[in-house]
Amino acid sequence: MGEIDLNKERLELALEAAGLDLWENNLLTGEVTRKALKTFSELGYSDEEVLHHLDHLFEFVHPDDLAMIQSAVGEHMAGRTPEYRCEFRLLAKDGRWVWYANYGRIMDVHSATPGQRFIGVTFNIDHRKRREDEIDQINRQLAEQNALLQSLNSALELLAANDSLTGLANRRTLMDLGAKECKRAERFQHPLSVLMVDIDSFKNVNDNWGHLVGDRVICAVADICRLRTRSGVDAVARLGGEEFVVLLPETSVVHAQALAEALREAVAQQELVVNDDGERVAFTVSIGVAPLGADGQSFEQLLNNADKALYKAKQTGRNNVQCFDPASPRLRLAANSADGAKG
Ligand SMILES: Nc1nc2c(ncn2[C@@H]2O[C@H](COP(=O)(O)OP(=O)(O)OP(=O)(O)O)[C@@H](O)[C@H]2O)c(=O)[nH]1
Repeated sequence: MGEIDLNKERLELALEAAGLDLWENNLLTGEVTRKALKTFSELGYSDEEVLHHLDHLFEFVHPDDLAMIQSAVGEHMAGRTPEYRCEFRLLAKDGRWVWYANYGRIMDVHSATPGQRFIGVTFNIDHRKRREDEIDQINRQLAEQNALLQSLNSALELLAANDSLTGLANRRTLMDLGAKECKRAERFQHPLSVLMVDIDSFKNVNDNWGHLVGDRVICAVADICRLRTRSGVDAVARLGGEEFVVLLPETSVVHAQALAEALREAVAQQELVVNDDGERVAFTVSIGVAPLGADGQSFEQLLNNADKALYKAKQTGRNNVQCFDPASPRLRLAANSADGAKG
């Protein structure tokens, strides 16, 4: 056996071991000079069914992949790529689409008519492609689940920070915000006040009209507080039951008291229609006002002072605004005896 035949044998062996199928085409005439018979046999075709022209081979290629093959060949022909590489699907005889890769080179690139010897190999990449598809699908599902988790998280954060009936900040949010505002006011020596707002004789509303009407009254008071305060500056929170707190940064006690009066009046003027007969329920609020006092006062202390002023407003006949007065022994006395007495 001559050296050429030996080399040919060695090449065939190497191709077989690597799972490669050698082909050769003439791009100028379209003639297939060596057919990738192993590939087509794998796809279920007999040797006779594989014709000698590239146009016929293209009929086996998935329509979505044709343009990609033509572009890869064109790029290589034009000398823009050192070799031709492409991945595409071929139609098996039983109707399946199977993924293959091509790797080739124009051998006569420096001749006068390059393209007559376009040689390459085809190999099966179906298993890899399907795993890639699976991974893509898993990645897409993970991305969808991530997006879902993110929106659930935002919803949970909203639920954790807000009162579900009124949508106002809840006690936890208020305590965080209040502590920050106290520190800020103290540091920059700015005024800060709070209002503690409580619906008067609310038990009667529930007893006379039912809990649903009671809830509507709570929402009506919440709306008035929200609409009459500065959005993005003040904070309105529902402390629980029929009790609200309005946190007023940059607000002196005089201005806080004026706002409290305006809120009290707005609530007193509001009536809710409670049934089809057009019956109405009126309601009022009592409000305690307290300014941030001596250096280092905590938000809890500030709330406590507002609560004492609220107690005084209730004692004074309700539908009433009272200001915390640290110098008032009567207030202090009343507040002391009020601890645990007020609902
Ligand atoms: N409808 C409704 N009622 C509530 C809610 N939370 C608390 N309550 C009721 O609010 C009422 C509060 O009553 P009290 O603490 O006696 O106070 P009040 O009747 O408003 O009397 P004063 O505060 O002294 O004017 C109770 O009947 C509670 O059941 C709620 O979310 N919805």
